[in-house]
Amino acid sequence: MSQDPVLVAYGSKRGGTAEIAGWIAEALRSEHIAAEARSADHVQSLDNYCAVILGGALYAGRWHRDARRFSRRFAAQLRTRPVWLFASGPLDDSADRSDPGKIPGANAVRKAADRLDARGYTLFGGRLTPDARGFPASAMAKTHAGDFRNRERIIAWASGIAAELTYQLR
Ligand SMILES: Cc1cc2nc3c(=O)[nH]c(=O)nc-3n(C[C@H](O)[C@H](O)[C@H](O)COP(=O)(O)O)c2cc1C
Repeated sequence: MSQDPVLVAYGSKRGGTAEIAGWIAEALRSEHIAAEARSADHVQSLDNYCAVILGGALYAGRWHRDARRFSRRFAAQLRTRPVWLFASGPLDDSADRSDPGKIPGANAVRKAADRLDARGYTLFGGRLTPDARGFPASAMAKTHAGDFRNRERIIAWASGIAAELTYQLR
């Protein structure tokens, strides 16, 4: 399909969300949709992208700063393209099982989705490595280290987006 690529932009501090963005872009490409994962703070323009998936890690109940800034900076262009949002945070399996609205930070993502007229938004579990540096991450890692990113669910979510885009771009 000769179509502008889908941008998967991310805000990530320790790489876990960046990796999710990479999995999403890979899943889209495996469905024959061109896609690029890029750090949200490195994106200069949306002119050459047909759709945007924007994700960010959750820190202290907030969506990563780069995701928030991106959503404000490109608000007008985002409203004219298909957009999906995601966040990655909980260091347990709550993102996979409970009402996402109860996860600290989820509300901010839902509000951004409303503001941008997004087609959808979701939450994924997060990852904190046992050797995380800096306070309070190192202290949290003593009790909460682990990888709670459900790759299967992430890829299924991306496949749903691929199906919508394929239908639309036909
Ligand atoms: C200091 C700190 C605060 C965090 N606050 C939240 C939070 O409010 N809500 C949440 O769901 N996850 C929270 N997390 C978990 C992170 O969102 C999770 O580790 C995520 O995968 C980090 O993504 P990154 O590797 O892309 O930076 C926090 C983690 C740390 C270290």
